[in-house]
Amino acid sequence: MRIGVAGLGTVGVGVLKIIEQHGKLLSDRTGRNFEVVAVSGRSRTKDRGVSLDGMTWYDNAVDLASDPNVDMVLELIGGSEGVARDLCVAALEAGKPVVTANKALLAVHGTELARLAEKNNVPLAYEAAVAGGIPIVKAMREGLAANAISRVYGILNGTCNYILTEMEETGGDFAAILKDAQDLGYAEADPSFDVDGVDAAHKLAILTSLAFGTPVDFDSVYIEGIREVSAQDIAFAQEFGYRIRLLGVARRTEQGIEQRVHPCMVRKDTAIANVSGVFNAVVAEGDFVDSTVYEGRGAGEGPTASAVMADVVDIAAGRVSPTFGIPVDKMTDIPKIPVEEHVGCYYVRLSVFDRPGVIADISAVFRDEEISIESLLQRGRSPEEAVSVVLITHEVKEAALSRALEKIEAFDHSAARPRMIRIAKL
Ligand SMILES: NC(=O)C1=CN([C@@H]2O[C@H](COP(=O)(O)OP(=O)(O)OC[C@H]3O[C@@H](n4cnc5c(N)ncnc54)[C@H](O)[C@@H]3O)[C@@H](O)[C@H]2O)C=CC1
Ligand SMILES: N[C@@H](CC=O)C(=O)O
Ligand code: NA
Repeated sequence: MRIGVAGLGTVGVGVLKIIEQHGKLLSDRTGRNFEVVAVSGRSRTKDRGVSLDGMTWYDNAVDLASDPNVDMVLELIGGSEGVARDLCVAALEAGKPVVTANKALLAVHGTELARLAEKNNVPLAYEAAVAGGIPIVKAMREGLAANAISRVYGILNGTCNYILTEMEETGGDFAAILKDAQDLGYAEADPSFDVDGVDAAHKLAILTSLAFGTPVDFDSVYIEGIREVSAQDIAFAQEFGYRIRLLGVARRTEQGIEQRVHPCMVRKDTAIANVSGVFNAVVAEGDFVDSTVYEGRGAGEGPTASAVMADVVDIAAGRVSPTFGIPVDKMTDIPKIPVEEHVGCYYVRLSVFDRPGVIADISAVFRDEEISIESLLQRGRSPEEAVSVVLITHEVKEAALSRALEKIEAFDHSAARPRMIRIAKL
């Protein structure tokens, strides 16, 4: 198996290291030899700690697709457009299998690439694109193939989970922790994709397609990142018995599919709440299998390269499935449910001036919107300075809660925009 690797960053270098260190093991397992014969990167002279001896260098990665010595292309550059997409299209059109770690590409162009792969009868594999080292694509596509899936959810971004758990455990500063995550090779080239929830949404859109056999629909994922999660929210969460995690949730109901990524309060005694640092976890619920849980490192050189090589090995061994577990012409377009329709419990933190009647006014708004309150806590006492009033609601439709928070924000005694975090029903 003669491999062409495009992109020699964290993941690309990890792949070269695995092939170098485990050449014999891979060959014993598959009866094939794996050799990287060609590479493409930005700098030919950079020392990456791995040898590129004997490999053909291409300045233009797309040329890997037409190199007659290359049997399989690994796209490890990233980005939904440009060279990464051009290379995948060119390789599939040339009848060469493609392995990619690029969730942005799959989330935006997944269905059309899957169609191209089918047309040319070549595999397009992307295990590394979802939850890093966890073999979740394989589990969803093959392990759970006999089930109708009702829900798939989890922690899908290692950088955000690392930031949230470090903030919780060390009280450290957001920017400094993000810098650590970047240095550890966890973050995207543009880390706003991580912290703004976009990367998790890319992965959720892919999981939705795998779970429900529907075309990938990234544009209908509701997305909210972790920038507004404050030390105060983390402390209040602890007090109420929760931890805060960025979750991606895709759920099938009679009305359609809801797809959402946002910070969640998760009860401390759940499996998800105990997933820390760069670890990811995915829970998939099927009608025959019931609930299944998968956990492992969601980012970083070794785990991601491990997932890339799992695809390479499958393809070499002839184990090939449709890209999203179902041929494109058998996919069903299923309507998406907007987040305003979501029904759940909410954590709300209000910042108000502690004047007589403020709690009565807040209560009146909640009464008018028919929102019932499970608990209410007030911290601090000062008519001049703002104090925190924290509420946990019973189940309510999100649209009603949003209306209530808008009314409260308009009060004279409101000092800041109300903060809301959804409480996960796991
Ligand atoms: N780092 C991680 O933990 C994970 C990364 N991924 C995905 O893997 C892919 C690669 O990510 P990383 O290795 O982390 O990024 P990286 O930024 O470390 O590596 C990308 C490499 O591609 C090179 N590159 C950029 N434009 C190029 C071009 N036109 N031609 C050839 N090379 C070019 C860059 O110089 C860089 O060395 C991305 O799609 C990313 O989303 C997926 C799972 C985990
Ligand atoms: N930036 C991503 C990398 C893996 O997909 C993350 O932090 O999870
Ligand atoms: Na994976």
